[in-house]
Amino acid sequence: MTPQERIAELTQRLNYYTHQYYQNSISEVDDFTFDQLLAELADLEKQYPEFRLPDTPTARVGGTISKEFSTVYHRFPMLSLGNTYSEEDLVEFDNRVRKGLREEPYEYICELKFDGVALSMTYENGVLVQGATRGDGVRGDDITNNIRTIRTVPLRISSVERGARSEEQGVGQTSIDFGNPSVLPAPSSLPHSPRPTLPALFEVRGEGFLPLAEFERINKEREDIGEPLLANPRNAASGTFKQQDSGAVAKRRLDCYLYSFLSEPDVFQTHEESLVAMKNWGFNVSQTWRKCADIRDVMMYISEWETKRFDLPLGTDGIVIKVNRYDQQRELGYTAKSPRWAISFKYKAQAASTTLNGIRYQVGRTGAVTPVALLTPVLLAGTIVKRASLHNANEIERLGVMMHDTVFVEKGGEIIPKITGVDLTRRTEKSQPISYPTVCPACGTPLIRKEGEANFYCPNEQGCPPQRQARFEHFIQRRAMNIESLGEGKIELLIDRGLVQTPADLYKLTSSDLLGIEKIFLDEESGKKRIVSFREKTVENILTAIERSKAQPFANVLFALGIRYVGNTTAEKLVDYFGSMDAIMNASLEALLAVPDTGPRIAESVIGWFADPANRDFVEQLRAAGLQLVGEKKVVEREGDSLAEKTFLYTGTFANFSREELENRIAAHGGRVLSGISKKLNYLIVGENAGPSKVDKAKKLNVPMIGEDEFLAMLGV
Ligand SMILES: NC(=O)c1ccc[n+]([C@@H]2O[C@H](COP(=O)([O-])OP(=O)(O)OC[C@H]3O[C@@H](n4cnc5c(N)ncnc54)[C@H](O)[C@@H]3O)[C@@H](O)[C@H]2O)c1
Ligand SMILES: [Zn+2]
Repeated sequence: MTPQERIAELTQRLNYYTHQYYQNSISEVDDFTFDQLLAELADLEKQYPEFRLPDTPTARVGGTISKEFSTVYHRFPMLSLGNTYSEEDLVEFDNRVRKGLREEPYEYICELKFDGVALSMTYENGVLVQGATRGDGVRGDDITNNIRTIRTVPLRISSVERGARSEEQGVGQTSIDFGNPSVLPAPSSLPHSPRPTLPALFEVRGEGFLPLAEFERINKEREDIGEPLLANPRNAASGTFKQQDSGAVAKRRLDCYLYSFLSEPDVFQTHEESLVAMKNWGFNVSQTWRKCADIRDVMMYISEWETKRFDLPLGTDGIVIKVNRYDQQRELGYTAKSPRWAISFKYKAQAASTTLNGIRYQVGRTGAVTPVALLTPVLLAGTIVKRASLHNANEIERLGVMMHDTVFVEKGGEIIPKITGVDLTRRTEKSQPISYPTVCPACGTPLIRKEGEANFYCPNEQGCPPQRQARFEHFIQRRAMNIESLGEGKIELLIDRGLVQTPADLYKLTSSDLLGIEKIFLDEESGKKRIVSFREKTVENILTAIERSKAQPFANVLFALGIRYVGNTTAEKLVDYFGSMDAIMNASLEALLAVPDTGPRIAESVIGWFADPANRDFVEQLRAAGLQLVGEKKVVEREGDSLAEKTFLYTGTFANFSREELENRIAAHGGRVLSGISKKLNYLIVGENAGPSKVDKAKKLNVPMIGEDEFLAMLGV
């Protein structure tokens, strides 16, 4: 391949990865590979500038804007950061800085590099007026409503608080948080402006992220209802910020750490001052930053955080080094893509090598069989690793891994490490091909593979022990029937004794069934014994909780049934729309598709579930036990039929109605709400901040668009 061809190939490939990464929140290659290819391209372009292509990724900020949100222009461009994985490069960076500042003294601020999505928030007179993504650096998406769902982003910085705080600072009280405890400055060395006042207009920037605990919680929930798992917290955060429905965004508790303050003119003289002041004003500033006197200090910070970062509540992929003084930052300036006064040092993913001793095949609630690698224990990023995820059969094939191979395990943005490769140089005759099971490891039923899915499934839904147990666990969870006093081995015991077959049997239990039964569990790993026994108090607690669960709202009951793809939110939407179990049981596919946000996947799953006589029988038993099978909210009463036979969809917000009220009005007058735009749609009701993609599609398909007033007129009110 000639250099010209290689430049063309790299440009095209990197642009494709970038598109996937920013537009679709998918990483097709790991960051290290991406960064190496980018560095190779930059090198080639330097040698052969004549072959450099106009759309080269070396000269542009990666993202773009999307059609779904309105576009905002950044007051100050949002740039990228140069990055490196090597300490030599850092020394070179330091040399460039020193030269650029003509040997003048300077300091650095080191921060963690948080792995999420860059956000910019604009405040006017202390009020959050706009939140945006980085986009292409010049323009971003206006995602204000989504950013407002982040609880740690103040919607308003109250002027009272501002006054009070600055006074506090003035009299030198010590209750103020000066930022990083490890560099707590003596009050006399406090940075310049002791009473910074909030300018009328300013912008703060930071990294929006999905906390690791939240990522795990969401994935547990997705596993529970049979949804494919989210790949990693960064991509999950990026996908979430791009959702249209800010209600859905709010359910994923996103967070944001701020790391920059911008205003004209500057309020601060150093980056350090801005971090301290932002924290005092109530912004969420991670207290992990440190001021470093020189590059040696920086290296110490880097090595200190190499493993400590895994204790943080979010994923980080390196550190960011910034020249502290603003005047020096200005002097060093910018390239087309990034500041010359900052650089990021990225940690290579932490890897270790160990042997694969076995694979445990786990059967989940929906019957999905997932392989877990059992490893010779090895130290990785500060913890002992014994297991790693292998995802599914495709992954085993892709890796070409054999039993007893030496494998590489890595810890990236996720909590459970994963196997990333095989050390072929250490393969011996001991290595054996892995034969993926063809029957269920728990019940012996032949496994099936559903079309388009990577997992194998055990189809024995009713009889497979782990599936049955998981169904009970799903049923008793807090967000379902809330009988959590039955957790920790108690369900297993009830099943063992033949006291319960399905969760409906819980409602038939009596104290004489339960009193005195016990079981000894042996923990495989620790060899410790644990006794689960039903004494009087336990039995009383359990029976009370079971009785109380009869009052759980219908949406909880619907969720508790364990229909695939029907999570809490979907259950609520179905209940709002249909009002009763009978209506849902007998709903047609079309009727289900008319429920907001319900697509064919969910609709077909609901139909399929109720088509099984065993499931219908289960519902009847729950009905007999006295569970709530009717929604609390009254089914919308019919007020007229001015909208009879007409279908609607809406976009944006309305002056007279919330979304729910609007849907109720449509239903009350005999109309139906569709889930998407098609030729069949009669009207698109367009409100304020309407989604441009819906409007465009309606135009294309010639679907009439009406405003709120026209809709009111149709109602005849
Ligand atoms: N795997 C893939 O397919 C793929 C594709 C495209 C990009 N990428 C990754 O994304 C990188 C390019 O993205 P980029 O241009 O956003 O650069 P970057 O992510 O390396 O650095 C800039 C970003 O760092 C973030 N950041 C986190 N903590 C910060 C802090 N304390 N101070 C300042 N900024 C902080 C900000 O969001 C800022 O926009 C690549 O180097 C690559 O690793 C991966
Ligand atoms: Zn099975």
